[in-house]
Amino acid sequence: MMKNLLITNVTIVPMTAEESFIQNGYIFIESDVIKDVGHTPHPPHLKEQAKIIDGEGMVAIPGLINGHTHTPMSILRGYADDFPLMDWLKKMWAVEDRMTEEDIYWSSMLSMVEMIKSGTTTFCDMYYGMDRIAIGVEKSGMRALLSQGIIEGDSGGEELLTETVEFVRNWDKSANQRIHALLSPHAPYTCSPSLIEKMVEQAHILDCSIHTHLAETREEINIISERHGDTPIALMEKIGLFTRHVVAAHGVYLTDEEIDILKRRQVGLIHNPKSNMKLASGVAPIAQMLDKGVTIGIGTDGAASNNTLDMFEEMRFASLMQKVSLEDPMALPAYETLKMGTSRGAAALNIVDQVGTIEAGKKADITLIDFRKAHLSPVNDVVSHLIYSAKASDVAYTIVDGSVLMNNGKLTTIDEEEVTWHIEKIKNNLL
Ligand SMILES: CSC[C@H]1O[C@@H](n2cnc3c(O)ncnc32)[C@H](O)[C@@H]1O
Ligand SMILES: [Zn+2]
Repeated sequence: MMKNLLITNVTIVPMTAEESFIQNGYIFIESDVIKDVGHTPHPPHLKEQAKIIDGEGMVAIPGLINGHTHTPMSILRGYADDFPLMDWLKKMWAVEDRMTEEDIYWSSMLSMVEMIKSGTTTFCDMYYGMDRIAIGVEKSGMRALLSQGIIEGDSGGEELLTETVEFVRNWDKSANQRIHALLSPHAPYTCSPSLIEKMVEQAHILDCSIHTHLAETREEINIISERHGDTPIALMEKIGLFTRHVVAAHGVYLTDEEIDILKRRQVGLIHNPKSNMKLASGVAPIAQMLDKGVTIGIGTDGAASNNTLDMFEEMRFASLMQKVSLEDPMALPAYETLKMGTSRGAAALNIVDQVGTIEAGKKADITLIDFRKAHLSPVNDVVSHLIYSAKASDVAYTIVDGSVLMNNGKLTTIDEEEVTWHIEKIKNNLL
């Protein structure tokens, strides 16, 4: 079956060079890879070889990258709002203890529906029951970095570590390389240094990245200081966490020296502005970290602390939060923010060789936004509109690995009604 695609008459924001874009262009996709990007007219022979998507009135961007989430938490959307992190977590953990693998599967599928519909092509997930989520990722066609999160309970982490190592062995580079498997100590306050050291050792053996929460709240800083006489980042540096590539969510409370460590160790820092605002965790020093050259992506966190998985909203909050907190309207401008949602996000997740830009040789992960809307008119500045005006519902096509997962607003791989039917049933039993 022919799997080539030709997107015509489209405005392209490739995210390859500063602020460059193609006003009327084409993108030719062969199987899962972008083969050619150029100005209209396209070479005539391409038309015969491909299914055509007419991009008239649309803008193509690299698929959005949600750098940190917990997909099954969509079942907990609106369940325990308006608490600070540690109180909120206790409420989450009480329900999570009762969640079955089926609950995890369908809740995670609900998140994938929301993400595909809002133009996200890659997500980096941390949760329990990852085998079921990986099966969902295979079905949905999305790209994902998956990690079985470990919270070290009374039983100790050894058994959990064996399971998660098995997960990495089974799933890493599967689904045509759409799935990357990672190891995941949940946070420095839920895992002991000795367990984290063992996880780092395993990550070296498995040659995989590590995904964790770091420096999220003032309370975390106090807990780690009381227990270990250090800050979270300094403790992680001492125990060797950063000898592997690390995806670190939050990074709200950081000193200058710690920012230097994140830069030197090439940590992928994921900013979660909405979750940080809703839990009143604090304002991450994003502008300062960008100045120092830290690689920063953007994530939604889970739908229980956000309460959506909408990367357009997340990018908008990221930019506005820096402006207001620094009292500087020039802080985190639109193009910088879009980078964090695309190319920088890919770099933060260490998958920049695969995705993050629209250019020949990259995997074909592309989002098409329909600009023929009142709230996007007139098109004075495409990138400004993407950050300050666009909505999830403006997304018309979501393409991953050359497969169209949403075709002119219609999902092709997931039956949304089936998912919401299961969600209603689960909600009635679980909550
Ligand atoms: C071990 S699986 C993931 C674990 O993380 C919890 N979680 C969700 N959001 C946050 C957050 O912002 N900080 C820390 N932990 C979080 C979730 O409830 C799962 O238990
Ligand atoms: Zn999180």
